Formats: sequence, C-alpha cells, structure tokens
Amino acid sequence: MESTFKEIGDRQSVLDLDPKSAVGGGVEDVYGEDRATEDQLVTPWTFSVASGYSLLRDPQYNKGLAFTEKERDAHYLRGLLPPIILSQQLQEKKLMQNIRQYQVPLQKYISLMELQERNERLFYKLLIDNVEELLPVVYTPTVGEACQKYGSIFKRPQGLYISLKEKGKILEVLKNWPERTIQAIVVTDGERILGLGDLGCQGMGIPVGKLSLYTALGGLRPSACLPITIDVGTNNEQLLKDEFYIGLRQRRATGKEYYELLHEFMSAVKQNYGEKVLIQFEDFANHNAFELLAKYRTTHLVFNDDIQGTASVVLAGVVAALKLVGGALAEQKFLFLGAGEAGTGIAELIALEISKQTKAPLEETRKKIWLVDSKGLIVSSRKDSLQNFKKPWAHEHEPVKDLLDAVKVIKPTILIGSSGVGKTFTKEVVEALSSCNDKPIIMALSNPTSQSECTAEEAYTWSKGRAIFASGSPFDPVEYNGKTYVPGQSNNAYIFPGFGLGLIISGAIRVHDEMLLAASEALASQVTKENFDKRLIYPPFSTIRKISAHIAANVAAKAYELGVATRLPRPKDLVKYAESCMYTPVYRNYR
Ligand SMILES: O=C([O-])CC(=O)C(=O)O
Ligand SMILES: [Mg+2]
Repeated sequence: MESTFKEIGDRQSVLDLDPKSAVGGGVEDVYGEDRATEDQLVTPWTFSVASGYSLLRDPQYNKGLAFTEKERDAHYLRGLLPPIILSQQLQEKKLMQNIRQYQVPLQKYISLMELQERNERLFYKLLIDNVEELLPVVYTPTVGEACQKYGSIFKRPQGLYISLKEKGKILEVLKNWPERTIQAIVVTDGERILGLGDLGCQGMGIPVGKLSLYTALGGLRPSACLPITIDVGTNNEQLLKDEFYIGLRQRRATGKEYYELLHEFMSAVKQNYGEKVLIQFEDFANHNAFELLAKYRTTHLVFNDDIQGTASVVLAGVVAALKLVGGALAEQKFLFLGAGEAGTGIAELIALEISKQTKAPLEETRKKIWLVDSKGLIVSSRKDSLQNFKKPWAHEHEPVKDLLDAVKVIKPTILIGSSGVGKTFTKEVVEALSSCNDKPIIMALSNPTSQSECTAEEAYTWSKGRAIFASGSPFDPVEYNGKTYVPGQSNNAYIFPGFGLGLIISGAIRVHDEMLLAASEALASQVTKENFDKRLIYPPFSTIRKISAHIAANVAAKAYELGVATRLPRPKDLVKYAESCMYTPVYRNYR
C-alpha cells in the first residue's frame, strides 16, 4: 500500500493514525502475537500517501466529509471536499435515510457494497449500529439474490478468484492479494450456495458476506479477512449460457482434478499464512464438503460452517427451547427433513451432547434422531445405497415414504428442516406434529427465505399459536389471535464470528467438536429471561458483539484445555480479552 502511494506522485504526506482516538486505546485491531506483526506493518500507525486525492479513494482510510480542518490541511485534501464537516454519526444518519428509500432489497445491497468499497469504517459502523435492519441486506436473504445476479452487479473484485487456470500457481495468486497478515479465510466452490444450488463463480457473494459478519459481529479486522472462490466450472446450464457469466465456462471438474486443485490451495494457504490462519469451508456440495473436512481437519485450522457452525447454533436453540418446553435433551425425539451437511452435522452434535450429558455411547444417543431424505425415512434396509455420511442414521425401522408419514410414526418433539427445499413443512405436517406435542419445536433452517420449509406465519397459524419457531432466514413478527409472536433466527451467523474470534485470540491450530459444543453452550447461556418471556430461543442480534465475546471466550478456554492453543500465557479473563481484541470502526484521527 505504501509503495503504491509513493509511486503515484511526488508529494507525500505521512498519515499518522493516533491510536488514542480509537476505542479500545489502540488495541482494537490487533490480536495476540499478531499484534507485533501488525504494528510492524504500520509502525507507528503511519503510512505514506502521495495526495489527498488517493487518500479519498482508499476505503481503508477514507472518511469522506468527516475529515477535519486539520486533516484537510495536512493531507492535501483542501478543495477536494465541500467545505462542510460531518461527524461519523451524521454520515450514518444520512446513509440510513438513503438506504431506507430503496424499496428493492438488491438496491440496498448494492449501495452497501459501494459504501464498503468507498469508506470501510463507515460501512462497518453502519452495519454494527443497525445490525437487525441491515443483516438481511448484506446476508441472507438478499445475498442469495445478489449471487444469482453477481455477474451484472459485480463492479470490483472483493476477494480472490482461484480457477483451474491458476493450477500450479496458487501460491503466486495468494501473493497478489494486497494484505499480508490474514487471519480468516472463507472459501467456497459455489456448488451449493444457500438453498439455491450451483451458482459457480458467482458464489463469491457468500464469502464476502460471511467475512463482513466476521468483522461486524465478531470484531475481526477487515484487512485480516480474505474471501476466496474456487472456480472449477459450473453445472448450472443457465449460467453457462449467460453471456455475462463471470466464471469458467465449463462443466465442473471432479475427482482427481478437483482434489488436486483443492490440495494445492490448502497447502499454499498454510505456506503463505502459517498454520494459525482459519479456513472456513462454506457452501460446498455434500459430496465434497464431508470429504474436505475429514481430510483437512487434522492438518489445518478448518471448520465447515454448514456442517459445524449450523450444528452449534441449532443445538443452542434446542437447549434454550427446552427451557420453555421442559424436559431434558436426552428425552427428546428429533426428526430432520434433509440429510445433507446441516442435517447430519446437527444430528451428530446433538448426539454428542446427549452422550456427554448421559454418558451413554454415541451409537445409542444417535438412535433418538431420525432423518428423512428425498427417498423417505433413512432406515437400515437402505444402508447399502446410502452415502457414508448418512449411514450412522440408518436405524431399524420399516420403510416410511415421506415426511408426513414419518411425523406420524416417529412422533418427534422437534422437527428440523435442513433440506434446502422450500414449502416442505406443509399444513398437514405441522398439524401432525402439533397433535402429539403441546409446544412443538419447529426449525425451518433452509435459506434464503424462498427455500424456508415453512414461514413463521404458517408455523404459528397451523400449530394454533403453540409452536416454538425459528428459521434460517429472518421473518417478521406474526400476529395470531391478537397475540404477537416473534420468530427466532437460527442461523450460523450467531456462531461463526465468535467462534473464529475465539480460535484466533487463542492461537488455536485445530478445531475439535468440543469447541463447537463450547460455542453452543455460550450462545444458549446468553438468552435472557426477558428473551424467554417473549418465547425467544436466541438473543437478539442487536447484542451480538457481546455474545460473540462470550462465545470466543468459551471456545478459547476449550482450546487451552485441549492443548491446541498456542498463544501463551493464557489471558486470565478471556471475555475481557476477547472484547479488547475486537475491531471497532470508529474513525481514527490522522495527525
Ligand atoms: O448463509 C446462511 O445464511 C446460512 C448458511 O450457511 C447456509 O444457508 O448455507
Ligand atoms: Mg452456508
């Protein structure tokens, strides 16, 4: 960055960023051992610029109309801005007014992405201060539509694209990224974007959105986050025919070709960024997701958000819901629609937790959990034809052809939708579930909203107001029989930002399942009496940074306990430490 500025012109100024002006006394955007590295990179909070003009065009440093008189004098900004000076607060007010004028969610998305590319601190300030309103814009459901149209709304690359063309050169490609200190990577191959299927290279919207949440909800520095899309082609015929499609125009590479590229990628990441860089696998198709996770979890700091992040958030919701409904986890009967990453991932984590609580072997606790896939209930007679990740769930039972029949014979207390297919919790299904439960727990997890197994309104109406309901994408509160019901959002966004923060502040080098249980426990413990009184099983997103600090602390504590934390000595108060490490996007003063 420094050299770029130096090269542009002959005039130079030194931007001296005053650490005292930042909330947290200047420790805000550095973590543990990386603190030294980061300080070296910007020592002492200084970098050179050629002109105010380039300063205004650098999203990391630009403050727009918030540059002070002194800064305008010192950094060649005179005349480049209108005379007025706005506070960050007023800038926020103006932006929110603008965004609210847009009726179409995608327009809001585009304007927020433009802000991110123009003034990063203002983007994050806005997102943090208006998280409940803006989360559905930068994240599900709108991000799904953005990916579908990414080819036409794409303006500037927001992450790294690694395609088959880069085979043999991935290390060089990583070096093209301007930031050297990377702490978190979210990577997709675009094959199963939310419940929308194969969007190929246009899946980039997902790693970009997830990493925005890493910063806004979990406090990671934006510059330490790297979104990556691996492009091995797409099997989406529509995209292949689309003249504006931005990815490789070929069908997906599979088998050896696919795994060699992925292996080169994983090795290059470790070589370039070290073993403490976190790699989050996101929205891979089932057939690769399980294999990649199994292969790399013993050599890299990785987790799969759809398998493990989702599992952790759902377990937390179930534990909280049982406080409303009564009964122990081990007494519940679970039925899933969908036996892919989310379904089997959640099922396994629940079985693990029951096993931990009751000391019963995992093979026994799994028997409380039943899964339905597109061919009906997963039962032992189907075992030979099942994919490996489904086999643990093939219990002894007569074949059952569909979800409705499965609800009738299994009589679950908790129904979980993880199929990626919308409108599958029909009136009959919800009524059958409600006929055997006073307070049926329904989780319709598939995203975006169009793929939700049912809507909040349907769940409350068909259960006659008795359901405890949560969904992957947000729904507005519902009026039913004069009462207002507020649905919960059971989305891995509650977990991954704090989870990642916990891994990073402890210098963890591996992810273990116990760490996911620790995250889940921390989230469930953040549901207050006030939330329960409203029948909420998750705390509101407005308190997410506090929640993330608690999750991070619990995860870090577990990492130390398991001996996979490398940041020594262990900070005494991990919650305080996590909070002190979080990036805050308040403007800094430039001397
Ligand atoms: O992105 C989300 O909203 C949750 C998620 O991981 C998915 O649906 O794949
Ligand atoms: Mg996902």
